[in-house]
Amino acid sequence: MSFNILSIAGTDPSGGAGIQADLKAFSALGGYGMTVVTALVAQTTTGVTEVHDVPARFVTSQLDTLLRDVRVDAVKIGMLSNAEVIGAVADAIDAYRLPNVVLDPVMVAKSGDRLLAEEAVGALRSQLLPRADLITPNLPESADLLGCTEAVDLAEMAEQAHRLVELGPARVLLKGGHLRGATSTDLLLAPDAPPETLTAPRVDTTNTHGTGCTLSSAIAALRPQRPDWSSAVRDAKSYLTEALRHADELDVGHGKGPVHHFYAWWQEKKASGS
Ligand SMILES: Nc1ncnc2c1ncn2[C@@H]1O[C@H](COP(=O)(O)OP(=O)(O)O)[C@@H](O)[C@H]1O
Ligand SMILES: Cc1ncc(COP(=O)(O)O)c(N)n1
Repeated sequence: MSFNILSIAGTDPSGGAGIQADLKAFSALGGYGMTVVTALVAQTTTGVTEVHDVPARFVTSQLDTLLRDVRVDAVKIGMLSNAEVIGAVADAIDAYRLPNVVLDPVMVAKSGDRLLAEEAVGALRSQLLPRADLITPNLPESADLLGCTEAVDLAEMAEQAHRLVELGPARVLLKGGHLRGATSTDLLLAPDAPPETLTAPRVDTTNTHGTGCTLSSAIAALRPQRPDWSSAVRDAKSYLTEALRHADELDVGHGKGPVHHFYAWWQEKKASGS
């Protein structure tokens, strides 16, 4: 059985974030990757120089053309750029009843450049959060969605995760990568279940370009292959931690480099039956 995984996102010519990272994660984790491009981004490990938005009408055209032909088993949504594109994606989720929707509410790149217009945050909140099976905000994105200050510890993260669930997504993975400490801890929360804490050793690397893209894509790729969201999210986090551990083997650019999509890890895991 093969699973078709769709990324709806922007591009990164340096291959570390966006659509390019998503396809690497899908392939590494045994999914068949497909893409709908929302924005062409001139960026690399040092930052963004220019963004060329794809017109919403053409995002719809890509979605319709693809979805009339191909079954989709899971969707990862990343950079959407503006409110019109958000509307186009929301319509497609409804029209094609897209399953296993993982929404990474991308707003600002690690370099500090905006990837979603400030005035589109409301559209993301009202139109896409309620349609998502899982949202994966980092701490600044959580604060923007809730209109509050960034969480500074696990207790504040738990409180924000509860408030995010009330905005309508089926579940929230609030990522704690922006906090300091020996571990990097995320919180998984669904309305009907106790919160789950996912902790990984913090990898000492500056190669963190595309960590959020990689994690959300790994979850989308694994969800159809796992019995529940919790196991998909846990395995995706293990995959990302391994990709971070091997990041220093790469020699890409002069800024925050990409993680290393470590195909061998998944193959070994599969071979050992775990
Ligand atoms: N140095 C690190 N070592 C291990 N895990 C990390 C590290 N930095 C981030 N992570 C993990 O990577 C994922 C994405 O992290 P985060 O930085 O919070 O989001 P984003 O990439 O969207 O800004 C989370 O699971 C987080 O815990
Ligand atoms: C097209 C695109 N999507 C998402 C990100 C965020 O990734 P990061 O926060 O690691 O810069 C990015 N830089 N580019």
